[in-house]
Amino acid sequence: MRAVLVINSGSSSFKYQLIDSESEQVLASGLVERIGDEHSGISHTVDGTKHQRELEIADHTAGFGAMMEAFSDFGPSLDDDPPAVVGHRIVHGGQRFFEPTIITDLVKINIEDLSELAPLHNPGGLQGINAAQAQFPDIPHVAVFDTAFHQTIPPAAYTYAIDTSVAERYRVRKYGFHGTSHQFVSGAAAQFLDKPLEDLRQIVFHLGNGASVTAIDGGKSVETSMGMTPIPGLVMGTRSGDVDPGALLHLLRHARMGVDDMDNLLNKRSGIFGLSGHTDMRDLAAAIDSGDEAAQAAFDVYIHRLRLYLGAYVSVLGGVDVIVFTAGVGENDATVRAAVLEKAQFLGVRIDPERNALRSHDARRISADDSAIDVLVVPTDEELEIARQAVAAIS
Ligand SMILES: Nc1ncnc2c1ncn2[C@@H]1O[C@H](COP(=O)(O)OP(=O)(O)O)[C@@H](O)[C@H]1O
Ligand SMILES: CC(=O)OP(=O)(O)O
Ligand SMILES: [Mg+2]
Repeated sequence: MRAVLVINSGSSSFKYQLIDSESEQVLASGLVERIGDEHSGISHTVDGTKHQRELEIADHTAGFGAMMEAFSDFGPSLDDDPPAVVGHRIVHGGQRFFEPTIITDLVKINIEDLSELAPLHNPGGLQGINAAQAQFPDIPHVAVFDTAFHQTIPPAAYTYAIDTSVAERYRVRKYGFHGTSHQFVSGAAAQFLDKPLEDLRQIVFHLGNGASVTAIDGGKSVETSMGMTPIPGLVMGTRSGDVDPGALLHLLRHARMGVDDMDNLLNKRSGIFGLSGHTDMRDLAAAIDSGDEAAQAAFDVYIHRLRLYLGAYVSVLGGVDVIVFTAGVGENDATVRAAVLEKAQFLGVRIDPERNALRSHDARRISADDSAIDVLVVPTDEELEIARQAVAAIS
């Protein structure tokens, strides 16, 4: 088995990694940012050196082309040593895909059909697949779905209480996202604690640009905060999280908004950006430090929502053994972690401020030794998980 090429097509980004399937060493990694923007660019890291290049990248097909150029200019050469398999992150697998799936024409038709449920994500994923298949026609390509891990969520949790015939016809239900991350992180948390995954009730906060929280019982997802689409739940960088659907009807009726305006509002002009003008949590923190009141208000809304879901998920699980933070904000922002758990002392949660403040790339415990519940920071690695699942799918 040679290397695995992993392609993670986001809504406006294209991340990739070349991973040695045996040692799990990252041979090269890269990021194409701001696809569709005139200031897009690529960074390609190999042997600890980051090569950056600015160029206009119109779509994910062009992103793939920029990646191939970076490999041939900076190495390692994929011509001399092509990957054994390509793993693709596909965001929406609907009710059709429960596990990593070798990509055939029929699978592609299904992914395309599911694009209407994830218009910001699935089309880019499909472009990535087509470009990669054209480049590497003789090796298997495997789709790993964000929704797959959440297939264990029971009907009581995934059903929306609307007319069943409408819901079924239009496939309206909760699917959940970031599943690859929640799966990886919950497994790594059990490993860190040296306890069987089957014995743990976990609440995992994936706080990146997109954010979701999942209740995981014995390694199985039983509830998650995103829904049919990646809009609901937590407050995100630019996505709203939960909003009264009646308020949206009100805007459609009275604010001269059309469907596309609404889409734009909820996906791009909401979240902490909509409240403060800052998308990045680091910028929000700097604004708060400089006395910006809107920034402080946005932070308060962000934290309140996290506390709300923590309480709800403790109740869904009938208690909790482990709380885990992951992704950009969850891994790096000690202030957010402390604020979320500030009122959780009634559960027996005790955070150790020094452990919480420690910066590290490794999994670590931030709860005090006398805490009734383990609180961990576990770095996510969606690409490694996709690589593992892609290898397993072809073995
Ligand atoms: N040192 C840090 N402190 C606080 N937040 C950070 C830090 N580093 C990154 N972040 C946050 O992480 C977010 C991105 O997380 P990431 O998991 O990379 O998101 P995505 O994969 O959704 O693009 C950024 O918006 C930023 O706010
Ligand atoms: C599904 C989803 O929200 O993904 P991301 O956070 O990468 O946008
Ligand atoms: Mg991410």
